[in-house]
Amino acid sequence: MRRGDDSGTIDAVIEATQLSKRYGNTLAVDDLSFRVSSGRVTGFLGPNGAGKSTTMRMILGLDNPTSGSVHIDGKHYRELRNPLRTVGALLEAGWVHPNRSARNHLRWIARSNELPRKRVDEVLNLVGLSSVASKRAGGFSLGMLQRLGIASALLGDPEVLLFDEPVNGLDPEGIHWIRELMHTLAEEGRTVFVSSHLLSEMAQTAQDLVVIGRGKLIYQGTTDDFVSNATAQSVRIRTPQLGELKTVLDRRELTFTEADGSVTVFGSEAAALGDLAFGEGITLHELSPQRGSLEQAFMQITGEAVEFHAEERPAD
Ligand SMILES: Nc1ncnc2c1ncn2[C@@H]1O[C@H](COP(=O)(O)OP(=O)(O)OP(=O)(O)O)[C@@H](O)[C@H]1O
Repeated sequence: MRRGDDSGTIDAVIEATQLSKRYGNTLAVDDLSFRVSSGRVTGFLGPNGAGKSTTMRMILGLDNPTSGSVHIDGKHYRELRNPLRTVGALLEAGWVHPNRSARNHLRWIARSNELPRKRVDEVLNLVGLSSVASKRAGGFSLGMLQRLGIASALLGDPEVLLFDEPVNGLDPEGIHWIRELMHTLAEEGRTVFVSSHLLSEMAQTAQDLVVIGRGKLIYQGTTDDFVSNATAQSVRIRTPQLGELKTVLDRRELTFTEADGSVTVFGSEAAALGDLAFGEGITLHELSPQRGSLEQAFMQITGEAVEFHAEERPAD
């Protein structure tokens, strides 16, 4: 386990306890409790407007909770002696002074936070920006700005990293790079907490998930369990003897839905259903287990497809 300058040797965790945030009539975060462990990538998942950014801001002390609390290594953010050495955050790209070079931008952050100047070139190298370090940040692409934002998050060599929607607007290469980086950071024993409204992205990135909808906790646990628990097993069957099959399914009290001339049967293995049909003399034209996607899992749990599918939002 890594040693945090502020915290000794205890595991770096983020712990939210009954956290709530109200903006006027909007309860953006609603009695939210969760825990993020070190050495793993934890995805913070929820549709747009679910309350992820608000929660991240409260973790970083940029917003005060209406009630409840959130701790990093057992402390409030404002109690950390040298916050950038404990927590690094990428909240949004594009906030760099346009006429400042990448290197000068990082030097400025290092100086104002009493971080060693030599760390600047280390992080530039880490994020692959060494060759453009003296170029104006104003001319950077979104991907380069994201890398610069990540470089500043890494400046203090922190044990906790927060990334808010880090892959928004990035090309596949950039997405792959960020994913690999997050895995590496977690393998080093750091706590990596990364938000996204894209379930498919999180499925490939995060080992653990904290899932929220309308500010409330929906799920906390491993990504694998989320998928397998949430997606009820189902099998699609096509047969020219649909009526007979439905009678048999009814007799066995099996749950099924019917659409487009096929039935989808829940809670039974494909093999058992194939045997059942064969035993009843029913010819099958299709017998296919349905592997639920994370998106389906999410919808099944939240019952809210609408907000979630506003996923093609423009890069910001
Ligand atoms: N400063 C604010 N003033 C008023 N309402 C706010 C403020 N910040 C957030 N909200 C509202 O709180 C709710 C949660 O917003 P938040 O940005 O935390 O969600 P999110 O999950 O991060 O979504 P997104 O991915 O779209 O950023 C939304 O209804 C939003 O409109």
